[in-house]
Amino acid sequence: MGHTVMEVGPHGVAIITIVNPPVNSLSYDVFHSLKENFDQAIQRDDVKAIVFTGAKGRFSGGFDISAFGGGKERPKAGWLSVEIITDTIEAARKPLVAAIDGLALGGGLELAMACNARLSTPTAQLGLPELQLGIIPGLGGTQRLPRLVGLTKALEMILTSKPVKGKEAFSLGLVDGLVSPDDLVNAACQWALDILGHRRPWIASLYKTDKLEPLGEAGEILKFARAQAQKRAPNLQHPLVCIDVIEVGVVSGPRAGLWKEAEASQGLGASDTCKSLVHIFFAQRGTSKIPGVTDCGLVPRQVKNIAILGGGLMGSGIATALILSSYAVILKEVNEKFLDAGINRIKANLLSRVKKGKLTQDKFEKAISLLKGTLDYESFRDVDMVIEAVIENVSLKQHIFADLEKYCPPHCILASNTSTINLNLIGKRTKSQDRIVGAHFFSPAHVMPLLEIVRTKQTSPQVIVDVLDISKKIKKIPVVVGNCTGFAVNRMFFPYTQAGLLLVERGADVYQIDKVITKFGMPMGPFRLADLVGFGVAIATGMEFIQNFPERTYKSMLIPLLQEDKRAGETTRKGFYLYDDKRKASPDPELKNYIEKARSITGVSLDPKLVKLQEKDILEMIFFPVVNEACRILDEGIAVKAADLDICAVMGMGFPPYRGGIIFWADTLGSKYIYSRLERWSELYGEFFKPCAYLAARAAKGIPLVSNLSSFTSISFMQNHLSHNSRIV
Ligand SMILES: C[C@H](O)CC(=O)SCCNC(=O)CCNC(=O)[C@H](O)C(C)(C)COP(=O)(O)OP(=O)(O)OC[C@H]1O[C@@H](n2cnc3c(N)ncnc32)[C@H](O)[C@@H]1OP(=O)(O)O
Repeated sequence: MGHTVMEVGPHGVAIITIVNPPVNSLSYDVFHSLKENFDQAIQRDDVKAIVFTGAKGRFSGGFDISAFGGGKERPKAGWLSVEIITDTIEAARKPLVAAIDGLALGGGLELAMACNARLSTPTAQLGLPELQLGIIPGLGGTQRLPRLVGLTKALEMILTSKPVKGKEAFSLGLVDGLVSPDDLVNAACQWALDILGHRRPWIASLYKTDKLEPLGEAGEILKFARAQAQKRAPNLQHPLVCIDVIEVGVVSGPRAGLWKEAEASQGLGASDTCKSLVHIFFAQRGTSKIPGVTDCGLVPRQVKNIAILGGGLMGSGIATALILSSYAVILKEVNEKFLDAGINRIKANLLSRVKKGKLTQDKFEKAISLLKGTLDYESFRDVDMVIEAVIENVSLKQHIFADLEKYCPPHCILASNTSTINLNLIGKRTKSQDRIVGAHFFSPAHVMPLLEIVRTKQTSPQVIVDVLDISKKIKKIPVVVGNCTGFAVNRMFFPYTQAGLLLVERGADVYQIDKVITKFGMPMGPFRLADLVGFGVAIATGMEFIQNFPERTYKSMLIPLLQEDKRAGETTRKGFYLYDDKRKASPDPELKNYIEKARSITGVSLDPKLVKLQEKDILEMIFFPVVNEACRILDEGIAVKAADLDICAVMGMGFPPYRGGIIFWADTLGSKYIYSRLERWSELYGEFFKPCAYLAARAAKGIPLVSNLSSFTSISFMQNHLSHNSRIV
C-alpha cells in the first residue's frame, strides 16, 4: 500500500518520503499518509522546516492513474488542489522544499510546485503530461506552472505533455538549484533552513506574477495556443478546456483559476476520452506480459551482434534503430551497388536526426561505427540474431533460412521481417523451428513505434523473451502475436481497404470516404493510404489474402486496372489522387472512368443507398469489417488479449488513441449493434460482411467483445441460478 514516511533529523528538518513503487504514484492512500505526516510536522515543535522527496530515486510519477474513472467514489472538487495542496501545504508556516530525483510528473510536479523551493538532479524529468490521459493538470498545475516559467513555455509543456530535464527546468526557473543525487536531500534541508533564516526567499508560486506576460500579450498567446490545439487535434476538447482554465487564472487571479481547474477536472476525469486514453496507457504496458512466456522466470540472453539481410527501406530502417541503441550490425546485400545504397540510406536516416537536432555529431559517429557491410555469410558465425528483410518472396526466404541455418551459430535467433507470409513456410527447409520468429517492423522502422513479434507453435519462449528485451532496448512497443497470413496488424488493415473498394464500386465517393475516415481521427483514409503504400504492395498482399481467406476477400479490379495504366500510387504521382511536386494530393476527375470499368468487370451495379451514404454509415461500413477481423484474430488465439489488438490498431494502423483502440471502441457501440449491422450488409452485399462466430456469440449474449465467453457464461449462469432460486424462496 502506498504511504509516506517521515524522519526528523538533528537539524530539525522533517523529511517526508513518498513510498509507492515502482514510480511513487500519488494514490489516495499516499495523500492521506502525506497529510497525516505533514500535519504532525507542522505541529511538532522540534520541526522547523519540511522536505518532500521520493523513495529510490524517483520523486513521483504523478497521480495514481489506476484510480481514474473506475467508478470509485471521488472526493469533492477542490479537496486536494485547494484544501490540501494550497490551503494546507502551500499556506504552511514552516518552509517547504521539494528534493526531486528521477521524475516529477503530473501531480508529482504539482506537489513540488506548491513548495517554497525545488532542487533537482540535472537529469530528473519534470512535466505535466496529463493531457495525454484526456485530463488537465488538476492539482494546481494550470496555475502554478505559468507563474513559474511564463505562459508560453507552460502552454508548450502542458499541451505537448513533454517533460523537461532538470537542467532545462533550472534555466526556466522551474527549479531553484541543481544538485547531484547523493547530495540532494541534504541540500534541500539546508535550503529549507536558509529560507527559515531569511537567507533565501520564501516564495509561494501561486502568487508569483513576475513571469506572467501582461494581459494583452497573454491574450494573444492564448489565442495562438487555441488555434494550434484545434489544428493538432480537432476531435479533442480537453486541450481547449485546459487553455480556458489557464486563462481564468491569468485574467481573474489564481484562486479563481484553481476552482475552475477543479471543476473542469471533475468532468474530464469521467469523459470517454479519458477512459480511452487510460485504457491505452495500461494496454501499452500490458503487451509485454505474456502468460506462459514472461511469467516463467526466463532471463533474456545477451544479444550483441545482429545481422540484417537486405538494405532496402525496411532493412536500413531496422539497422538504423539497432545501431542507435548500440547494437553492432552487419548489413548483408547481394552486390556492392545494393550494399552501398543500403549503407547510404542508413546514413541518411541518421543525418536527418542530426539536422533536426535529435542526434549529436558524436552519437552519429558512434552509431555509424557499429555498422559493417558484407556480401557473404562468413561474418555470420558470430551473430546472435539475424533479421531477414528481403522482398516478400516465399522461395527466396526459404532459401535464405536454409543458408542461415548452415552459417549462424546454434544459439542465433532467426527472425523474418515478413509482413504477411506464414513463418512455417519460411522455415520449411530448416530444422530450426524453435528459433524462428517474426520481427515485423513498420515503415519507417526507425520511427514507427510498433514491433509485431510473431511466434509459431514451435518458437521457444526464450526466443520471445530475448526479442522482447531487444524491443525494449530499441524503444519499440512489442505485441506478441501468433503465426498466420498477415498476422494481426495487416489482417485488420486488409478489410479497411477492401470495404472502401466495395463501397466505391457500388457508387460511394472515394474522396468522401477518405474525408469521413480522417475526420474520425485516422491519419489517412483507405484510398490515400493505398496510394502511399503503392499498388505493387497492395496487389501482392491482396494475393496472399485471396489465397488464404477466399470466402471473405472482396475481389475488386480497381487497383489492378489503375496499376495497368501506370498509376501505381504516390511514387508514380498518380493513384486514387494526383500528386504535385510537393506530394500534395488532389482529387482526380478521371478516376471515375476506372471505377466504371472495375464495376463492369465485377458485375455490380450502382446502389442508390450507397451513393448517398451518411457519414455514420461510411464509418461503420469501413470499420465494422475491421472489428469483425479483429474478433477472428482473437478467436483464433493469434492475439493474446483484446487490449493487444487495441495497441496494434493505435500504433500500427494509426487508429485514434483517444477512441481506445479497435475493440475498446467497438465495445462502446455494443456487440449486438455491430453484429446486426454486419448481418444486414452481408445479406445485401455478400460474404465480405458476414459476422464471425466470435462476434455472433457475444452479440447473442449482449456482452462486450473484450469478454471471455466461458467466464461470462459461468457468471451469467450463476446470476440466473441465483435469481431463479431467490424467486423460488
Ligand atoms: C491530478 C493530476 O494532475 C493528475 C496526474 O498526475 S495524472 C498522472 C500524470 N503522470 C503521468 O502521466 C506519468 C505516467 N507514467 C509514465 O509516463 C511512465 O510510467 C514513467 C515515465 C513514470 C515511468 O516509465 P518507465 O520507467 O518506462 O516505467 P513504466 O513501465 O511506464 O511504468 C512502470 C509501472 O508503473 C505504472 N505507472 C506508471 N505511472 C503510473 C501512475 N501515474 N499511476 C499508476 N501507475 C503508474 C505502470 O503502469 C507500470 O506498471 P506495471 O509495471 O504493472 O506495468
